[in-house]
Amino acid sequence: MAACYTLKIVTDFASAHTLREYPGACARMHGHNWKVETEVRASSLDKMGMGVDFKVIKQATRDIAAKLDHRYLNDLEPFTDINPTAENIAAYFYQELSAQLNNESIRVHAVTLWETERACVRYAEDES
Ligand SMILES: Nc1nc2c(c(=O)[nH]1)N=C([C@H](O)[C@H](O)COP(=O)(O)OP(=O)(O)OP(=O)(O)O)CN2
Ligand SMILES: [Zn+2]
Repeated sequence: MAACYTLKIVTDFASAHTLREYPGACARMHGHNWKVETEVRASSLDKMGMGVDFKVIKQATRDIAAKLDHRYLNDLEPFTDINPTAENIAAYFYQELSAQLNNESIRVHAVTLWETERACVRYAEDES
């Protein structure tokens, strides 16, 4: 069986959003303290015994979170056109992180976005 290490880091940000066409209070502007969990899979280790330094994953995730932090998400691409739901925000992190981090030995595996302490979305494209 091929080796597989799944690494996970957690970061957070705070921002406001409005869910367009939502049949309830979430159609009004409100805020969340979002928590982002980034999972990266590594198929091999470097000479230090790391799949990839946690610092690299943290920095990439924090850089994306910084663009959303203390902002009104509906004003920002791609959420001017698609609703800033937990699903769409998780997919946004996944795609941005994949473009930065994926290489021969590591791949972004999943992004979990916690909207509240009780509700989250996990987005992945390749579960194999
Ligand atoms: N599938 C999704 N459902 C909902 C989303 C979402 O992004 N994806 N978002 C919302 C709203 O943003 C809302 O702010 C969340 O509200 P809610 O889950 O009701 O959170 P509360 O903590 O206020 O609710 P409790 O019922 O007290 O748990 C809604 N749905
Ligand atoms: Zn909300």
